[in-house]
Amino acid sequence: MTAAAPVPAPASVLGLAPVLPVAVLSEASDAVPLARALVAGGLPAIEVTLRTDAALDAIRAVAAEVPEAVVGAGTVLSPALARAAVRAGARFLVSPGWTDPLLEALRETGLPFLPGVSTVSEVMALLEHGVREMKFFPAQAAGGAPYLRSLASPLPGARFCPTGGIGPETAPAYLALPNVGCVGGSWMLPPDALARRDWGRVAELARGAARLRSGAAPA
Ligand SMILES: O=C(O)C(=O)C[C@H](O)[C@H](O)COP(=O)(O)O
Repeated sequence: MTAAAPVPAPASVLGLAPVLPVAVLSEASDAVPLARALVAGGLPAIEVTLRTDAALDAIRAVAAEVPEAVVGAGTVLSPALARAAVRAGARFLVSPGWTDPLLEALRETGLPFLPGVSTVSEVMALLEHGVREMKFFPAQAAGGAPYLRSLASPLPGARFCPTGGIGPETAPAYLALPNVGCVGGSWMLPPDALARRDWGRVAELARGAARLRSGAAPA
């Protein structure tokens, strides 16, 4: 048997899809059907948060079994977690914030990554480090779309994936901004649907999310 060709890393996280689903999985065995449901609904990029013991196995399973998905790791809080996520097959890395050692480790992976910011000075510091794509977290609590709109003129080099408290009603206002590449959120993965393993419901919610564009009404 010939070894499978390595999957190329995406060039940019913000360019993957307008909506980045954020999955918190307690059972790794849910990862593959969940990823397939999201892909079927039109959302190929999936961030699996490293908040649960099942997360690395979940990433490994999606990377191996759902080639049409682009699976990444979220909640990458340390250099060790960044390296573990790469070993599991993550193709991008996301963190709610950043430190100098974490930034160095994220760069060393060679994968695209989104460090988190919520203040102007954090954005400026990342730009000084040559990082232009960032997660804006926690988006709604930190000021929402009006806050990000205010950053566009003074900091035109920064582009964001706002995440945290966003739903289908609030996503279009972010997607209308020139400095937003995609929005992240878990609204298409409601805990009750996951508990019932209702993948049809997940696919339906993903379909609605995939239709969201700037100014579009929620499906
Ligand atoms: O775990 C992380 O790394 C985080 O930064 C938090 C997540 O991105 C949010 O929990 C997702 O936002 P919700 O759509 O409000 O669920």
